[in-house]
This record gives sequence, C-alpha cells and structure tokens, in this order.
Amino acid sequence: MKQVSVGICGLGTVGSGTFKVLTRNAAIIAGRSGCNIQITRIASRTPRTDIDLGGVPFSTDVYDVVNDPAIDIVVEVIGGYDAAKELVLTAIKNGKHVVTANKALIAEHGTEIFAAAEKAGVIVAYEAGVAGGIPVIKAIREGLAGNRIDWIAGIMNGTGNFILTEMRAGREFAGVLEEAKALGYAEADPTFDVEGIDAAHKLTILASAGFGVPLQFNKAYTEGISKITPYDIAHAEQLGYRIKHLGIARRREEGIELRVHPTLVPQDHLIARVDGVLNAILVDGDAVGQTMYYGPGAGDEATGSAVVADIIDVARIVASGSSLRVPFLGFAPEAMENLPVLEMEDVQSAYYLRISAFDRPGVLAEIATILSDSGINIESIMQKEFEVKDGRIPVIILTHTVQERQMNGAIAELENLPDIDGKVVRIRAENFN
Ligand SMILES: NC(=O)c1ccc[n+]([C@@H]2O[C@H](COP(=O)([O-])OP(=O)(O)OC[C@H]3O[C@@H](n4cnc5c(N)ncnc54)[C@H](O)[C@@H]3O)[C@@H](O)[C@H]2O)c1
Ligand SMILES: N[C@@H](CCO)C(=O)O
Ligand code: NA
Repeated sequence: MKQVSVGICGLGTVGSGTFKVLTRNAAIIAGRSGCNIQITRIASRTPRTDIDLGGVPFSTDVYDVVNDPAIDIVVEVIGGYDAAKELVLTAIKNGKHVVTANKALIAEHGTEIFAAAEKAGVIVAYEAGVAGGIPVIKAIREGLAGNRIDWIAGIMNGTGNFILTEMRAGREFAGVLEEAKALGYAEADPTFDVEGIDAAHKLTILASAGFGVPLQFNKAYTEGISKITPYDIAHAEQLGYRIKHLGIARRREEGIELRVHPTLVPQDHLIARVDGVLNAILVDGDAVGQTMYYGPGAGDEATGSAVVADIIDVARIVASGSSLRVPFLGFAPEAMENLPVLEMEDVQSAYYLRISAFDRPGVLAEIATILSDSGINIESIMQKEFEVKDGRIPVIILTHTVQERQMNGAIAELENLPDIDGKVVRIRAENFN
C-alpha cells in the first residue's frame, strides 16, 4: 500500500475537523484510497489541549510542515491572505500537493497559485472552500462535465443564512451573529459573511469552474444583509417570497452576471426551505436541467469531510502515478474564455420595492406612471391603510424582470417625487427560470 504523508497547517475549526475525520475513519479511507494516508506533522499558532494528537509532532511554525521533505500533501487551513499565500506557494515550490479550505485565497490569488502548481506538476484542491462539506466543486467539474452550464445560484454563506433564518423567527441581527461566531461558522472577520464578501469569493470560484472563465473576484457585485429589516422579511412573506442571501452567476451572450445580494425567492422553491447554517447551490446545465446541492456549508467535521475527500483524490492520483488530472478550474487552461463580467446596470432581475409615500390622493397613480414609463411591469402592489404613520404609508411593489439600469432610472425619478419620502428600498427577486 502506498504511503501518503499529510501535514496540517492550522488547527482551528477546519484543521481539527480534518484531523478527527482522517483519524476516526482511517480504515474506510485506506479502503477507498488504496493508500495508507498518515498525518505526520501539524503546525498551528495556537496549540489545542482539547484534542489528543496521538503523538503526531506539533509545532507553532507552519514551515516545519511546508519544508518537511517527507510530506506529500500540505493542508492549508490557517485562512487569510498573505501568510496563506506564502505558505501555499512555498509548498508548491517544494513539490507538495496542497489542499485548502481558503476560498478568499483561491478567488483572489488562484490564477497565480494554479499557474505555479501547473508548472511544478502538483495539485491544488479547494473543495472545502466552496460550500464547506457539499461536494459542489466535484459535481461541477466532474459530474456535470458534459453540460454547458448556464447559471449557478445559491446560498453559499452559512453564517448569513443562519442570521436570516433566526431573524425570521424574530431574533435581532447582532445576537444571532454572536452565536454564529461562537459556533465557529463565521470568518475571522465576520463582515466577510455579513457583507457578502465570503459568498462572492465562493461565487467567483463557482463561475470559473462552471463557465470556464478566469477568476474575477474584483468584478463581483457584493451587497450584504445588514440592511435587511424584519419589516421587509415579513412583507416578502406576504407576497409569497422569502429573503435569502444569494450568489448568482449567469452566463449571457454578452458576458457573465456575477452578483451577491439579498434576494426574494418563491416560498415554494426548495431554496426557500434551506435554513440555518445549511447551504444550497442550484446549477442549471443544458443537458441535465436544474440540479441542487444541499448540506452543511460550515462547521468542523462537515468542512473536514471535504478536505479529506480532496486528500483522498490527491492520494489516488499520487498512487496511480497518473498525469491525467481534472484541471483546477474544470477546463483546460487554453480553453478558458475571456467573457467579461457585466456591469451591475446590465444585469436583469425582478425587484421588490418599498416606497414611503405621503398618504395623499393620486400618489399610487404617480408611482405606477413612473414605473410604466420606464418599461417596468408591476407583478403586485400592496398598501395598507392601517400602516399609516406620521402621514406616510409604505407601498410595497413587486415587479417583473427588467434591466437594472431601467430600475435605477425609475428609482431616481420616484425619489424626486414630492409625494415620496426618503430613499426607495430595493431588494432583487429571482424565480429561477
Ligand atoms: N469554519 C468553517 O466552518 C469553514 C468552512 C469552510 C472553509 N473555512 C475556511 O477554512 C480556513 C480556516 O478556517 P477556521 O474556521 O478553521 O479558522 P480558525 O481561526 O478556527 O483556525 C485557524 C487556525 O490557524 C492558526 N493560524 C492562523 N494563522 C497562522 C499562521 N500564520 N501560522 C500558524 N498558525 C496560524 C490559528 O491559530 C488557528 O488555530 C479559512 O480559510 C476559512 O475561510 C472555514
Ligand atoms: N464563514 C463561512 C464558512 C464556510 O465557508 C460561512 O459561514 O459559510
Ligand atoms: Na464544498
């Protein structure tokens, strides 16, 4: 049996989950991989006294792992950018395969890292970075390899979904975020979760693997959930929708839509039922139609499950000596297409609007005229007399799909009306057609 030696860098949530899964399921893993996979070194800045490392040498310097000539696979689960990038590039230079859970690193520096790995003839695997334990990278790069993928959309941040789920049950934003941090779901900087940056990292990777376009995180549109109010959650429900924080990547002839924002989804769609820390990714392929991948998007052993699957993949390839590998982003580098990422003004979406109108006769007609003159069709409109407060009444509108540019123009006109008070609240809506 081929010996494969693994070194783990970072013994936090994911590092410890990986250690536990690899250790507990060693016999199953040996059976599946045909290899004797052993953890031979662990390094992490903060030692853990709560885990029995079974005599595996531990140090606080990750370069004890990266520079150990006996190690075949380096697992990078320290997180962050600079130190992680340096670690990964050094491991590659040292001829080691890398398994990482670091989507920020791949989304922002993947092009450089993959090029270095290609040159060195080593593998960089990152399944754990996208939707944690859900094998969605495997599904897209391998299971759906025969399809032209047209769009990918989903809940790709567990912390954000946990917050929205608990807010629907009446809890306050800040308290739920504290709980998500304590449960180990949140990023080191939780604004990455709340403001959609983490989801945009994952979406960037999914779009590349799905469409065969370069990683373009800096072009992704990112809007968080911190401005979502219980009022809008309740009114979306009354319209038959639920608010979810979605990443949406759509391939159109003229380019790629790449956007993360709160989104109204139909209550009877499966995705509306995905609650708590769970994630779900919908992938639409021309041959297969819509498929959905659902499961835990964060957590120690759930994420460890994906890290270990990548380790097994690498071990099988190392053991077989095969040079035929799944390309890092699912397409041969020379087959990647330089499709542009569309400006946000060019994306197409339906919209939920909340307008604070002075309760005067004719105001609804004024609103309807502006929307209709802008080519925007109204799907439904809601106004409740009993909600009048300080002479203002909320008007809730759901529109059909339009170009964001049209909507921006209409909103600017609405906000100029003397009968409208303050800013119009807009939340995009999606029907997955
Ligand atoms: N927590 C999750 O559920 C989850 C899920 C998927 C992906 N991820 C990703 O996995 C990575 C790790 O996340 P985590 O939640 O395990 O973080 P964590 O903070 O729990 O663990 C990171 C560990 O690495 C150590 N570390 C950090 N920098 C170091 C350095 N320069 N040298 C040595 N040790 C260092 C820290 O001391 C800590 O023990 C991140 O990239 C994160 O985005 C996390
Ligand atoms: N902070 C991330 C971890 C998993 O990538 C989340 O909540 O989804
Ligand atoms: Na995954």
